[in-house]
Amino acid sequence: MSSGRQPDQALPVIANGLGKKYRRGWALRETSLVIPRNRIVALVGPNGAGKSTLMGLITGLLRPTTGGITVFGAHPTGKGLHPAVSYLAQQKPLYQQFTVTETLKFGARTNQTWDQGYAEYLVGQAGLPAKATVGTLSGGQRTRVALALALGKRPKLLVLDEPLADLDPLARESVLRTLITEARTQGITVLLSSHVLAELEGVCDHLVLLHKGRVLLAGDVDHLSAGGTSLGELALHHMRRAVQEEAA
Ligand SMILES: Nc1ncnc2c1ncn2[C@@H]1O[C@H](COP(=O)(O)OP(=O)(O)OP(=O)(O)O)[C@@H](O)[C@H]1O
Repeated sequence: MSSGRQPDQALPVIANGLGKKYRRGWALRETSLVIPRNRIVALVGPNGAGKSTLMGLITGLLRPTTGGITVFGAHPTGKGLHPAVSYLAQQKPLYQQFTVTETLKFGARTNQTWDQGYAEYLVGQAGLPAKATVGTLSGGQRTRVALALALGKRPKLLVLDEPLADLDPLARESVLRTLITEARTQGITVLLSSHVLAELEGVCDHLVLLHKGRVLLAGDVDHLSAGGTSLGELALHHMRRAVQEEAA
């Protein structure tokens, strides 16, 4: 490799004994995890399991309390995202007064790796009116603008915190289809959190299941579900078992 790094260091994410403690307690504990390349990863777990915290550590918005993490071989610094990483937060922060075109111009100004043609293609494909201000768009349309902004950077890792929440079934389907197509054709690893397990079936090929700040299960769905169990069944089974073990 041109960087001279060992190949495994250039994996999208390697976490080693990673932990994050807030004043109220541990949000993430002893997390050792590898996210391989070119997977669409479902990050699932009950409310408060630590999903957003893990995303914060990957994007460098949060600093670890224990352990370490590398993203494509580099330690997230907290001084901005790794150039190969795009992050779409739950609130999908966009400038409401910008038009769609101005939003893409903003993307071009703020990202060295920006691909204007690709971003325009995504906006066109979503049928978004270029002159409309973001504040006047529907939730689904705003998600598509946010996705174009995230993908226009040409990331190698796309981190999406509940991107489908608040979308109607048609918009969800359309966003997921775009994600799958772009991830597969552009070689992007996607890390996607969601509470709706059913909509991740057939989309995600890798699962990371968190429970109370710990990794319960992680790996390729094909490997984890030897008997052909679906991703949803697999996740539910392990979550139920964890709850039963705690109650015992
Ligand atoms: N800034 C913070 N300060 C204090 N505690 C926090 C903070 N952020 C998260 N926590 C706590 O850390 C734990 C994990 O929260 P996190 O938001 O990572 O979980 P989550 O799996 O994303 O939850 P949800 O599915 O509800 O979005 C929770 O107990 C939460 O209350």
